[in-house]
Amino acid sequence: MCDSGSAPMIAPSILSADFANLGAEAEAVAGSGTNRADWLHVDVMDAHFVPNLTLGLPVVESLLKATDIPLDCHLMIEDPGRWAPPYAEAGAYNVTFHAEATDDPVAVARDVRAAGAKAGLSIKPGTPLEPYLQILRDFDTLLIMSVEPGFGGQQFIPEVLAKARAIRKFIDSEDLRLLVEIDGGINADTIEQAAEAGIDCFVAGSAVYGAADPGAAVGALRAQAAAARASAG
Ligand SMILES: O=C(CO)[C@@H](O)[C@H](O)COP(=O)(O)O
Repeated sequence: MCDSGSAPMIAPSILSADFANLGAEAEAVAGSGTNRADWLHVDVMDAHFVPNLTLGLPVVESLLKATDIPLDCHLMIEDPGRWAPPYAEAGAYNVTFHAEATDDPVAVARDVRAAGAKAGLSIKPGTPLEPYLQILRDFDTLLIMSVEPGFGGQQFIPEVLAKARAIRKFIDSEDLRLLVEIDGGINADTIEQAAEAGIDCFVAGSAVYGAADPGAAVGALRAQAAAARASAG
């Protein structure tokens, strides 16, 4: 899915937004043209799988009424087999859960897709890609974590780019329809190396919601990624 004809996708993470004004924060990246976010990344944390607690299904249901930007729900939770399908039923566009949180990721993906959403698999920085290569046909997205999941504003871990390069090769050789996302520490200093490694969709929290103009930050990140991708060939 990463080809010269498609613009890099930007998914602002609402983890860095003002939680008392989520509807307005979604609208801040819903402008037109290159400043419009492709997806809104929604970080669901349960204080068990990760040491932080954010929001859950009721907030996602409210966000779905507040914005027409597709919601990219990233479930950093235990027991995704139980909790992921309801996000799909509610109307999330993409529902991503962690490989480390389930023994049967394919079954969870099947249930998410049956409930009407795209299915995403996420791996932490230290989790290898190889054990999951053969199940990626059951997924629509792969989310490579470039920080330890749990908190925004952390420093990008460049070592994960080896996984991005490997999955890009695998996608091309197997002719897979899989969109590759990266999440954590993406900003003006790091997005180019991620783009060169073959990433399709860039999640950015503090770089977007910490900017004076979040919409302009989306446009600037997309332009940087596009330029880096073009110069990488
Ligand atoms: O899932 C997570 C953290 O667990 C991410 O979505 C971060 O929230 C991204 O924030 P920045 O690193 O871009 O500030």
